[in-house]
Amino acid sequence: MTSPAFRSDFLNTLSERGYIHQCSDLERLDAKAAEGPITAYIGFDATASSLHAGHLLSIMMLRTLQRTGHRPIALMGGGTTKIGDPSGKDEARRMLSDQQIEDNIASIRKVFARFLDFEHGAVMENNASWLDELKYIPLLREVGPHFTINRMLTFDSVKLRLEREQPLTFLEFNYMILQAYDFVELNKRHGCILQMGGSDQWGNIVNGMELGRRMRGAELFALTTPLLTTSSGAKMGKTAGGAVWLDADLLSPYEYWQYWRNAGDADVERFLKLFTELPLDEIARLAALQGQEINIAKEVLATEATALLHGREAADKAKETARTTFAEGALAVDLPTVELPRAKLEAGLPVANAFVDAGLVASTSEARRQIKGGGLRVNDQAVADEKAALSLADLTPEGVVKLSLGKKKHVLLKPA
Ligand SMILES: Nc1ncnc2c1ncn2[C@@H]1O[C@H](COP(=O)(O)OP(=O)(O)OP(=O)(O)O)[C@@H](O)[C@H]1O
Ligand SMILES: N[C@@H](Cc1ccc(O)cc1)C(=O)O
Repeated sequence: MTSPAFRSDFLNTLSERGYIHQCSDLERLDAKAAEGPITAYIGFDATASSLHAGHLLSIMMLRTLQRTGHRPIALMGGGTTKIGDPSGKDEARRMLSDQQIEDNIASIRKVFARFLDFEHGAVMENNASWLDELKYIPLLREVGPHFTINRMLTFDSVKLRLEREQPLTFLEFNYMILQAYDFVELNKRHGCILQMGGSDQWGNIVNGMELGRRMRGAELFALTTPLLTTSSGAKMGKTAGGAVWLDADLLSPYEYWQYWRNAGDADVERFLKLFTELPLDEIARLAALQGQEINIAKEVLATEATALLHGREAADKAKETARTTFAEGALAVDLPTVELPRAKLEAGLPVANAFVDAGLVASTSEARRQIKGGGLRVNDQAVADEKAALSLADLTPEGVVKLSLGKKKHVLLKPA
């Protein structure tokens, strides 16, 4: 046994399991978390009616925080969603109405009850409750002097748009100030000293740390996770079928189970550490499985990850359904198979073209028509987005992509 790198369980767990990308001061944060309970938050904007698998890493960090004796705050971005975070985005987000944002929040909140224990300390807040009340002139006078345009221009969210000559609206330019304000407000209200998030959030978080120091003399911390990509290079959380939604109304527990079951061999160990709570020695044992046996590890990953989100019963049921479907030959190799150059998948093959290549439709416009009517499926999941592209991440464990038109016509695409 090597001795742990940190004094606090919180940072030891995060670091052993691969959650840490960057931290403003690991040593000081470790000292604080070893001394006693700390309060930390992550914000979630309500841009859709459900969060997706890309958000899971953040949710798992809040869960780890609570399980190691600290207090998590899940912050709903009712206010910030009205502005739209430019971080990691090439263009401004679509404007949502206040009603849409409220509906999205009502739907998103539900998922947190699965991962956090609100009866024992976890807190949920909505930044609309303070941001909506702000008055322009008083806000400018309160926080404006603490930000210089010179420094604001150096953050990636701004710099990249300017460099690429893509417009950044004044509305979006304000986002970092409001996220910074949130951190200070949560420090005031709840003694929150740490903000976490994906690595694209670093600039917004650091702005909050600095504002807290200037306005309140508070010592605040930033900690980010890596932005996860699958071994094939795709951003995790999105597939050809669209986003991997966490809401069961948008993606059934069975489809969710399938998403994890289809993980690439090279991703299994990393995903077991990040998205399940199995002990590390058991994960090491599973990760050592070779050849066909790696599928056992993938089943465990799928079942454990699904159990965390949808409950143990739904997870076991998904596993059973998958087993029977498989036994009945849903993916029997005797389905018609069309070979296509591997490079096409590597480059990202628009889903409409894939159906033309497979001979299931005559043209890409027919494919798009079918998509609108819900008639096309990739690996048994309905294609929702006609602009989606197939990649190596869509290969099933058998090394094919299953394309279906309606209930009866199936073709397996096989990279050659
Ligand atoms: N693959 C990922 N790995 C780690 N964190 C992620 C990942 N995907 C998303 N996140 C975190 O969740 C936040 C929201 O994600 P993202 O911007 O993809 O959401 P979205 O609003 O659904 O995006 P889009 O408009 O592209 O569909 C990001 O800022 C990031 O911190
Ligand atoms: N900007 C974050 C969400 C967020 C909102 C408000 C905050 O205070 C913090 C984070 C995102 O886009 O993912």
